[in-house]
Amino acid sequence: MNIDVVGRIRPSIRAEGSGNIVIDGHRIAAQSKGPFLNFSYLHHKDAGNYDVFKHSVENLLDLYMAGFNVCLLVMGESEAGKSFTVAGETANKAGVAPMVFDYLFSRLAEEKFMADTKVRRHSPTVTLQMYEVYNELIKDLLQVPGVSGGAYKDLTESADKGVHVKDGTSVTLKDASDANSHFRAGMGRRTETTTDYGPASNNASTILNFDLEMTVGDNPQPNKSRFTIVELPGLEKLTDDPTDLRQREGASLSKALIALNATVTSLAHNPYPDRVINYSESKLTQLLREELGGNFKTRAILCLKPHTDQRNLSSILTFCTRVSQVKNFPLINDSFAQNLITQYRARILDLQHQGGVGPSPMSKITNLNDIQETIRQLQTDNLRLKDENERLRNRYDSVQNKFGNMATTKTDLSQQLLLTEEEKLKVSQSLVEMQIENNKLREEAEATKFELNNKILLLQRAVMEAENERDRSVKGARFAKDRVVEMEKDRKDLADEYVVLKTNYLALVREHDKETKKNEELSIEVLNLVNAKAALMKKLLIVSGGDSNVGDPDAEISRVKALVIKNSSGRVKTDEILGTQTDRANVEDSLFNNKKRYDKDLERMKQDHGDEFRKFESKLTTLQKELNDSRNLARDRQKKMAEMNASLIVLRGDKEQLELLNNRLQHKVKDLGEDYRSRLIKYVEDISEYVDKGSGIPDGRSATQMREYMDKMVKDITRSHKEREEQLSKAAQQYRERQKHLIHKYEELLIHYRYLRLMCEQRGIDDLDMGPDEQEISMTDSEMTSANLREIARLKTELSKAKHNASNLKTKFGGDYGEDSGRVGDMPADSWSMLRKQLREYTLNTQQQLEEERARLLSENTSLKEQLRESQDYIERHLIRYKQEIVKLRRKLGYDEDGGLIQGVPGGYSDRGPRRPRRK
Ligand SMILES: Nc1ncnc2c1ncn2[C@@H]1O[C@H](COP(=O)(O)OP(=O)(O)OP(=O)(O)O)[C@@H](O)[C@H]1O
Repeated sequence: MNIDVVGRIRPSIRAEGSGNIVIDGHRIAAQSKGPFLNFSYLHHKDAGNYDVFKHSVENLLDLYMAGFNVCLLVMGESEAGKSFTVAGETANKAGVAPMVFDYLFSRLAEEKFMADTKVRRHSPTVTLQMYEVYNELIKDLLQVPGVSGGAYKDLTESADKGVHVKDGTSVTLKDASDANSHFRAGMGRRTETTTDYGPASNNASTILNFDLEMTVGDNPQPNKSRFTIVELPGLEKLTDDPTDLRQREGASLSKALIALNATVTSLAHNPYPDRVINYSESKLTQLLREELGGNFKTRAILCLKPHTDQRNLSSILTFCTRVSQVKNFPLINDSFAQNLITQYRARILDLQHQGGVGPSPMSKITNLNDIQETIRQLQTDNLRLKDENERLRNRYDSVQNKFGNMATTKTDLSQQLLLTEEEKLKVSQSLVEMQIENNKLREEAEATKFELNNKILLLQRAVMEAENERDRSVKGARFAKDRVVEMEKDRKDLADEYVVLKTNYLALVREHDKETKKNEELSIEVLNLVNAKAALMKKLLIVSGGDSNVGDPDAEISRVKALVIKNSSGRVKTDEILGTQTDRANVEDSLFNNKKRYDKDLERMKQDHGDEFRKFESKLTTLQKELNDSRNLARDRQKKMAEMNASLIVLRGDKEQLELLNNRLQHKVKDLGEDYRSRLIKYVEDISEYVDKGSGIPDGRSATQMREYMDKMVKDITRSHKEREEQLSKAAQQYRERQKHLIHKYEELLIHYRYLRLMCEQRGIDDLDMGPDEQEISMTDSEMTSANLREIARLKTELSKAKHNASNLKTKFGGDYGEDSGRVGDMPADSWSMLRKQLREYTLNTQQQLEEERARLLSENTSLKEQLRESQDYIERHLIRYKQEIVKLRRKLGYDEDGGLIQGVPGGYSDRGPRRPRRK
């Protein structure tokens, strides 16, 4: 598995100028013609650390948690953004490492991840180691200062760990924030010195190792995986020749970079697993032995400045191309793989150890290696001491220079002191001036500011006014628009009105022409009249003998003439109309002769009219008289009608009383019947009791007593019967009296009706409908019809005969009489007809009511009679039966019908009387 390389171009900072890197998709080159470096992905300048993490780190972490060793190599020129990518700057711009902690611990806290159905994971432990490799010295960044043992560490090798930092601090991390705080502390301990060859960060590497131990499944041995983040030194020095570099900077400063380049080159050239690569050239390559070409999945992030030196970029791209060609062999680090690797490492170490003990060539090689290593260390120390020495020398030189300067300065100091006072004054003077100038400037600035503020205020006000003006204008425009619309409407109305007026005008013109014509005609008429008037005046003058009051006819004519001419505007020719004086004289003559004739006619007409008028007046008087008579008649009739109404009401009252009486009688009859029946029952019971008890006389009573008892009983029954008969006859008598009274009233009513009819006939209003004839409404019941009624009926028949005769005569002698009466009736026709109608209705109604009343009374009477008869029948029938029973009983007792004792029949009855009936 090759190392894949991801690119990241940071944004420009501090006016670096426009970018000069040639970018083509995920490829970049220093020059447009290449050679191009193919990235697996290229993050552009707008990509944040999170984007980098998400795209290029997260999947590495997943591998790591699955048990692989993974490595992230962060490389690039100095200031290309390596530290920014790894650590970030602030909490807001966190780097990839803090994101790794967050992700790692959040996944480990995930139950889904830990309790996977296939592989159950538990007891995870994460430890952190942090080292800096600078100038071939390994600094333990997690070593707290002041604790025993220095921060600088050596490398060692063991079978289980391979090459590692001897006594390196390993911190077990509790959580992400714990990891973060350790990380921040470690980063803070990095070397920050600056040498002649630039700051230490340019030549230093930072290595972070996260070791994860986690039991997976049933295997008690935990999986062990490592995540290594390496920030390499600045790659810009790859451009320089290594020998030059060594000569210039010493052997160790860039040794890591030179060794790294050599190792990567040999790895790139030898991708096979049986390769033997020399990692021992530098501490860095030794520490990255597994990450480069070993059991690691490694990804490199190349950080790039947008604008960079083309030569540098070319060498960096070459280096990266080689990195991308390095082949790694990652494994899942379960216990088997670990054990196997440990075994191989143990063998190698054992071989190395054997080689060191025995005289084998390998041991020589080992000793040689040790010597070389010692020499290298000595060289490193030597270099460091040289650096130190050089730095001290430089400092010494500079101190000496300073001392020399001080000495010369001291000699010049006294002279300078004198000058200084003068200068001081000058300076203070210039200071004062400057102060004044400054004040002036401030004042000016204040004034300008004030002015500007004023201007701003003015402008704001102007803007507001302009806005107001704009609003007003808008309003005005809207108003004007409305006005225009209204005016348009008015214009249309006016146009319509104009058309109407024009039409009216034309009509008026036509009217005017008509009127003018009429005026002309009237003028002609007036002229003619004045002509006639003038002739009359003249005649009057002649008749009155020149009376001056009559006036001058000619003057009148000329006045009217002038008036007509004025009114008709000369259109009427007055002379033509009036004619000459002679013509007028002729007209006058004819006029006066006619007048006499007219006067005669008038006189005659007046006479005729007077006669007519008198006739009409007399007729009117007659009619008024007739009207008064009719009114009186109507009043009388109304009076009569009121009387009839009153008697009707009385009759109704009587009828109600009669009904009441009838009811009472019925009740009485009922009560009597009941009483009678109970008595009879009692008697029968007594008798039957007596008979039932045997033939003997009860309680020793005598037959005589029995007979007496029977007699008494019969008497009692007879008496009560009589009483009842009397009561009934009394009631019938009362009823009859009432009936008589009713008939009498009825007769009276008939008489009144008759009288009214007669009155109407006398008044000659025989065409009035008087309702049915009296004969027709007479009582037919012979019992009810009294002598009076019979007499009335007779008279009625005679009257109808007479009427019949009269009508015959009327038809015989023509319609004179009828005409007169018709004339009389012409005038108040409406009132007459109304009166007649009312009379007819009233008569009909009254008659009908009376008829109904009569029929009802008759039926009631009949039913009463019927009831009476039934009661009588009932009593008589039962009486006979009782009588028969009594006779039978007497016989049984030995008595005859009249109560005499029959011979040979035993017994008799006591005279104690009957027992009283038992009460129920
Ligand atoms: N992606 C980025 N976005 C914004 N600013 C960045 C980005 N990368 C780097 N910088 C800025 O560039 C400057 C250099 O970055 P940084 O110090 O990380 O570079 P470096 O490669 O670590 O340099 P050195 O090797 O000297 O430490 C810093 O001021 C950093 O803020």
